[in-house]
Parts: sequence; C-alpha cells; structure tokens
Amino acid sequence: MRFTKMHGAGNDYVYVNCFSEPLPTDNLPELARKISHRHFGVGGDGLILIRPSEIADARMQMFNADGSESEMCGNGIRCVAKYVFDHAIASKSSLQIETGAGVLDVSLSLGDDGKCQLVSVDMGSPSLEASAIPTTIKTSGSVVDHEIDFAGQRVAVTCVSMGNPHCVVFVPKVTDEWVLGLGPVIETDPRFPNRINVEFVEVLSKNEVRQRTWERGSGETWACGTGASAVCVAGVLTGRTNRTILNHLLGGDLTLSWNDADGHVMMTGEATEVFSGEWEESSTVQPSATLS
Ligand SMILES: N[C@@H](CCC[C@H](N)C(=O)O)C(=O)O
Repeated sequence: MRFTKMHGAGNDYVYVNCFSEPLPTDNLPELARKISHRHFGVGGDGLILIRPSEIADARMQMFNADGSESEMCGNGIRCVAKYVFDHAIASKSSLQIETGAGVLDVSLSLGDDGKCQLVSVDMGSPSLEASAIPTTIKTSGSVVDHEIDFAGQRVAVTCVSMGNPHCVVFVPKVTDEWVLGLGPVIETDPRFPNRINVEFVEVLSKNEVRQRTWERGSGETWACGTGASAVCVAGVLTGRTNRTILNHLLGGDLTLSWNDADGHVMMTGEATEVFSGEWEESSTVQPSATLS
C-alpha cells in the first residue's frame, strides 16, 4: 500500500490516497496502530485516509495511534486539502472536505511553484454544552473555568467540542509535569466518558499563547488544530485573550480567530508533505506496546 507522510505544525500522520490505493485490510484500527508505531511502523501520530465523498471533494477518516477513531483533526484536514490539490484530485483552491464532524470549507494559498503552502479551515462553531463534550462534570450548561480535582490536583477546566472533545487548562507555565503528568490522568478521567484531548496553555499576551497538547489516543503531539481552536474559544470565554490569537505549539504556529458574527472558528497554518513509501503489511513485526 502506498502512503504519504505529512505533517501540520509537527502533528504527523500517515496518509493513504484511497481514491487510487486499495487498503490491505478491513481492520483499520489495527492498521493504524501498526503503521503509526515509531519503532515497528512508519511512525506518526495516527493514520488518515483520504477517501472519495458523495457530498464533498474528499472525505477524511482519521485514526489515532492507539487505533481509536476521531471525528475531526485540524492539522489533518489541512494536509488532506493540500494533498487533494497538489495531487490533482480536485484542481481548485477552495475545497470542501467531509469529516466525522460535518463538511468543512478549506481555502488554500498557493506559492510561486503553484503548490499549496498555507491552508485556512472554517472549523465551524464550537459546542459548549456539557452533554455535547461529553462530560458529566455538570448536568447542563457550559464548563468554563470550572474548578475540579484530578489526582489530588485542583485545576480550572474549560470544555469545548470542535466536533471532538477538548479540555483546556490555563497554567502559569506549561511544563512536563502538566502535560506528561496530568495529561493522561485527565484524558482517561471517568467524567469524560469518551476520553478527552487536553490542552495546557500559557497566556503570553491578549493576542498570543503557548500550547502543549496531550491527545486522546496518541499521547503528547507537537500540535493539535482542533485543540488550538478550542483554546481560542476558551481564551475568549474566560476573558484571557482576544478573538484572534497566534498560538505557538511545539512544532509550529497556528493563527486562530473566533468570529463574532457567525460564531465560526477560522484556523490557518502550513501543511507539509515529507515523503512517500510502500507499506508491506505482511513483513510487519507485531509490536507488544501500543505506543512508541
Ligand atoms: N491532532 C488533531 C486531533 C486528532 C484527534 C484527537 N486525538 C481525538 O481523538 O479527538 C488535530 O490537529 O486536531
């Protein structure tokens, strides 16, 4: 199976062009686990399938490194759009991509070589109702700067769904203790029945933040586009930031804007194709660990 490795701000996935490439198995969670493995596989934060769609230019299906499927991936959709354009699946700079969170509009900025460089995505409106996250922290209403204990540590959390679930925690300084210590605890807390992605955020100014993410199903990643969108919303809701922010992630920067008029979040960032190769399903050593 031919694959292409791509990343958006260092959030790297193995992409398969299902317009032309047959998948070697029906067991996609297992394929995702094996191909994402950083020692036994190609290595990546997960697997993204670029599929034909009946209602859009292409459909994105995404799996985390542990094989779980997510509704949405902000860095992934930028890479899918770049791939669809650069590989002539659709030759236009405004695209529609179908995701598990609906059809999203994407627009591409082209470089002098005619290839896609920057990608902007209309991420749609956030959902804030506790049941939509989902979380049992509250029975109704939104969860904004809500103080709660995780493993004996009291933190204020803001929960935002961008089609997939996010828990945003503002901290004075983003450290390993927060991300690697509390990230997995919050991800698997029973008050988040579908698990949750966790963003730890340092506010640098009203217009600028630094974020590190512990992702549901993949551990720490170098960026998270839906997470950065959730942070933009959480910053406004808690009065910490303006509606437009520059977000510094481990692997690069994203610009986010939460529009007052229509309530949609716009996300802009780069998307990069790294290399292509061929996956030999039969020659893969079965790893004993799920994550690298
Ligand atoms: N890195 C992604 C989000 C990927 C899915 C997430 N781990 C989940 O399970 O919801 C992004 O850029 O948004």
